[in-house]
Amino acid sequence: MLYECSSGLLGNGHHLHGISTISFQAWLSQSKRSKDYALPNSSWSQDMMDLYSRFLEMCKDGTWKRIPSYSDTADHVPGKACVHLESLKLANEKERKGTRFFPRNLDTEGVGFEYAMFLNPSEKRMVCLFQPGPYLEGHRGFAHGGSTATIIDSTVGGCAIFVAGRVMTANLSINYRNPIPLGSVVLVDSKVDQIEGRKVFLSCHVRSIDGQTLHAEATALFIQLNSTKSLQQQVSSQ
Ligand SMILES: CCCCCCCCCCCC(=O)SCCNC(=O)CCNC(=O)[C@H](O)C(C)(C)COP(=O)(O)OP(=O)(O)OC[C@H]1O[C@@H](n2cnc3c(N)ncnc32)[C@H](O)[C@@H]1OP(=O)(O)O
Repeated sequence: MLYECSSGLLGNGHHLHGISTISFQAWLSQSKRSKDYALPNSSWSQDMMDLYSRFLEMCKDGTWKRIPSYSDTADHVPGKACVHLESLKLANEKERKGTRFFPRNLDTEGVGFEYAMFLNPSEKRMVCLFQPGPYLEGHRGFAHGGSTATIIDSTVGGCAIFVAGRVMTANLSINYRNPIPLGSVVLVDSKVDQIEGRKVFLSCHVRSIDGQTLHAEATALFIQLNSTKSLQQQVSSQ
């Protein structure tokens, strides 16, 4: 799956590496019609609520931005940036609405990925508050490593999107240091380390909320896609 956004933080309404961009605010406001899953629900623990409130507080002076989250991939891809959906032959609006964003695939609250992301634009940093539910179990009582990889990929991916617009994961390398208990809350903290042409290098740490336990650390490479080349063209040229 390709994820994209027509906004790039560095572009902010201009052009970044040849890809046209719209404003950050416009991107955030375009999907207001859909349910936002990154809002508190009854499955959120007190730890999750406390952390969420703390980040909301930090949003007040504009340093951090709360990032909405939708179950429909198309809602992450507003406006004319839907080139990839056309390339996937999702031609009309009805078909587009059928797409499902993997971490938001479960309708029952609390059983899978409960998370909320906050972006610090000036630090090019994305933090995700993550509470894994029982459907993500690997070893008894702990989150499956694949679910940890998913939330890391989504967090660094979100960070890369805001910096570079249309991107895909080229590499994700994870060291798992300590298992994540189901139902606990961890902080997935990612940042852009370097941009070289179309390549966006990021790093990420997953820690317990008291900061005492390092659960995982990761590096990632995302490739900014060429706006003149659709996903279909890329696939057929390989
Ligand atoms: C907040 C919102 C919430 C929503 C947040 C949502 C976030 C979602 C995040 C999840 C994202 C995914 O899971 S994406 C799904 C998993 N990923 C994929 O399926 C990608 C499959 N791979 C591909 O399609 C392709 O290989 C691409 C697009 C990654 C790159 O192809 P390309 O565009 O043709 O680029 P290419 O010329 O090959 O490479 C460009 C440059 O990158 C380098 N390069 C390419 N791949 C690699 C690599 N693995 N490791 C090192 N270097 C690499 C090349 O050497 C080259 O360097 P140089 O010669 O220029 O120096």
